Amino acid sequence: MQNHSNLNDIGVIGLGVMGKNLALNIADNQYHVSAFDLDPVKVNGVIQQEKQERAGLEPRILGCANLTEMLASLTKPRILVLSVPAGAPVDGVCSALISAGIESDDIVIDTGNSLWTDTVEREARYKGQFVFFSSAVSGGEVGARFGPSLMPSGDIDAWHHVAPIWKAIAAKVDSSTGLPIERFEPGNPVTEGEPCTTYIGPAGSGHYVKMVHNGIEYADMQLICEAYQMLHDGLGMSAAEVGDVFKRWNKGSLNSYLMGISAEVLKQADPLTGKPLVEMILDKAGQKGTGLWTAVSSLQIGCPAPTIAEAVYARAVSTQKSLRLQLSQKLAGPNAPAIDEAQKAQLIEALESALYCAKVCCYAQGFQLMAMTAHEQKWQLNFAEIAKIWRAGCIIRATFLQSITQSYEDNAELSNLLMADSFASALSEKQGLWRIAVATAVMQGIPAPCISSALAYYDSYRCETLPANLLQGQRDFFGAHTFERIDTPAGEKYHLDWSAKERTLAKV
Ligand SMILES: NC(=O)C1=CN([C@@H]2O[C@H](COP(=O)(O)OP(=O)(O)OC[C@H]3O[C@@H](n4cnc5c(N)ncnc54)[C@H](OP(=O)(O)O)[C@@H]3O)[C@@H](O)[C@H]2O)C=CC1
Ligand SMILES: O=C(CO)[C@H](O)[C@H](O)COP(=O)(O)O
Repeated sequence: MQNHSNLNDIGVIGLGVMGKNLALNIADNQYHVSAFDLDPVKVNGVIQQEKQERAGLEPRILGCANLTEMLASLTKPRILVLSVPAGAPVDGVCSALISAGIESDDIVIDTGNSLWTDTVEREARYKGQFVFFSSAVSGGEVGARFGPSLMPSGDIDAWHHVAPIWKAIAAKVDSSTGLPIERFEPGNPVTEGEPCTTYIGPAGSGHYVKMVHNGIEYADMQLICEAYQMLHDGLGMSAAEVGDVFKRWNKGSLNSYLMGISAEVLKQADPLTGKPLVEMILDKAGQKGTGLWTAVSSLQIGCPAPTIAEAVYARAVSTQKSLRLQLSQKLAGPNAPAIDEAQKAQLIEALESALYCAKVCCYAQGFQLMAMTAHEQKWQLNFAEIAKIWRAGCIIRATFLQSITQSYEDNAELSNLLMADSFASALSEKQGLWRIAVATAVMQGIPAPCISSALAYYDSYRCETLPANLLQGQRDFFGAHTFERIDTPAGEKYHLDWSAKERTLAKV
């Protein structure tokens, strides 16, 4: 709980979209906050917002003109939350804090989307000057204000110090249903339920888990976008009609925050033209890097995550608008067969199943990637707990995370979510419809890179034998790279002398 001196409990540095809302959330939970941003307008903004929201009550947020003033306003050991852009600004604030007189047992929590390896380096670099701790945050503006999902990692003593505040401000889940308890009322935070925060592990692990969260986020968003294109371009439905389909899907197994907001975006009219807003938004996707980092990490460690990688490529191809415009006039597509009303209903049903199956695959990829990296880094990640803290507050929150939680509670060592009986049987049952959706997209010439790459992922894991046997033969042919045989012990290497007339086989 808050201290009873006239010093504040916590400082927030960086009062942009996330920092301002985190400060207000912390203050709602009875803590006294010191707030600083390079821009004094932002400092004043948070003070004014608190004044408005808690009119007539004693303020809990103090604006600071500089970091020296902030350090002097806080109880020791100080807790300082950084909410600044990832990269150089994080080190900029850390250096400024050192100049301002931060002490060795003060705790600096980086809540931005920092690259996890930077976090590992920073913990070591600042040792002795202050405790560099990290807690990735998900939930966007509203999550930060009323309850985000928080992924803390680093020094365990620092965590014990920070935990009461983190548990208070985190999103909450009803433990009996696994559903979010949501209340978006300033001054009236949710205090009941299970908080969506758990100690993830050593330095860097929390940012790694958040990075994979964002990789899954990219894939989940792209899957929904592909369904929109198939319904809109393939079946000729209006944006609002697609929004209605998404609203219906959001009541079933596809229920998620992203499905809900997609329906809202599709049903929104443009205030300027009255047309569907989505049709007035330029089709060039932005990105800040976390999806790319996830794909890179999957390639580096050798974990198949094609759906996540395809989602990053889909954003990249979207930005090449002028090339797409030229090629749209140059390249032929199929003569798509007409689709009648009865087929349309069947395709909508097929697409719902396809989306569910592909979504399971992108979570399977993300969780397997975390498991492989945890093994390499010697982190003890608790996947049931990670799935639990993603059930509310974060961007990928979905009812289906309760089933993932259950799968890891049943078997903490699950090698891949597709091995869980519940998911294996659901995908086995729905895969026929998934294939119809992918085949329809192909026949209509509509790109569906994530829905179809997820199906290839599923089919690859179903194959007892892949054509990698031929591939190994090719490698041995041109580069004497050797191969293993199926009838000799694992690890024994063979080479065929391809260029010799006799083509003799040798054990190497
Ligand atoms: N927006 C989102 O949905 C989410 C964002 N994040 C991450 O959280 C972090 C913050 O994001 P967001 O709030 O959106 O970003 P914003 O750009 O909105 O806010 C960052 C703030 O930090 C300020 N700032 C920059 N450098 C300093 C400094 N040296 N000292 C004090 N203040 C400084 C900026 O001031 P100025 O503008 O004047 O430079 C700005 O007000 C990022 O790492 C982001 O990736 C994480 C989850 C969700
Ligand atoms: O972390 C987040 C949500 O979880 C941020 O919203 C993030 O900025 C989204 O990534 P991008 O801008 O690359 O789409």
